[in-house]
Amino acid sequence: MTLHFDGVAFWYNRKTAVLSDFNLSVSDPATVLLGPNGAGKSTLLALAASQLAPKAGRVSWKRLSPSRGRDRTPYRRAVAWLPQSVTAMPGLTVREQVAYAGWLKGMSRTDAWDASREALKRVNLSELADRRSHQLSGGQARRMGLAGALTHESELILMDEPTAGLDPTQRKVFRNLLAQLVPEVHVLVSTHQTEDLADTYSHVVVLDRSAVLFQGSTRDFHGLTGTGHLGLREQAEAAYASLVQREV
Ligand SMILES: Nc1ncnc2c1ncn2[C@@H]1O[C@H](COP(=O)(O)OP(=O)(O)OP(=O)(O)O)[C@@H](O)[C@H]1O
Repeated sequence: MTLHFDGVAFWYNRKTAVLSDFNLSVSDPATVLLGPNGAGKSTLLALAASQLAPKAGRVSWKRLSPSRGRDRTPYRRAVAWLPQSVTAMPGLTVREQVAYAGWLKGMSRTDAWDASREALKRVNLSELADRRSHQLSGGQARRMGLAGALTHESELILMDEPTAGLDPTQRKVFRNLLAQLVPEVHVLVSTHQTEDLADTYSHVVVLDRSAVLFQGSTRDFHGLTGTGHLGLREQAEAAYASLVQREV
């Protein structure tokens, strides 16, 4: 199962393209996307989530492309998107919001309601199922977003900085959850946190302004600068700095 970007171009403002003739294929089920602020990570994920449409080229997952009319619904059902902040829907309980995510992807109300119970269990939120969704903490809200994606049995979950702003314990809880989903579900996750990459991800992509600066295994990423005598965190920092020199 591979996510492809073939010759993709995208800009918000015609004068400055975020992506131009961009090519990338991601098959590894646990891939992390790194890059400096403004590199285009969120844009790339939004294109993959079909929240944005490429100006040229094609995005596809298992030969389904969201720019082809007949593929759009199955594509959106297979590919889920967890944006930087998960918005609570006023008046809904946690379980209702999770079921609603499934219904939005074309499930019947009953199927979505039934599936939401198991999804909440998988993200350890069963106890809060009847609470109003706006009463959740940041970490709980992200887990609720993840439960929504699990309700409609997504094959690929795209996440934009899912652990930003979480305390170290909640970050660990979230990373452990991701590790449990893989490889049954593929995850592509953007982050600025280079620590603990090896705990969760087996593949790294470093992006900057339409250029893929690195793509390979987490092990090869850590080994980039020959700092094997240091801890993994320091190795990752050194590798990142060697690739993205303008930001450090
Ligand atoms: N809605 C928008 N309108 C105009 N320009 C935008 C918009 N969103 C992003 N951009 C621009 O597109 C470029 C890529 O932004 P993007 O948010 O994809 O980067 P990023 O790698 O996710 O950054 P960060 O790590 O800061 O979240 C930046 O130059 C940004 O200013």
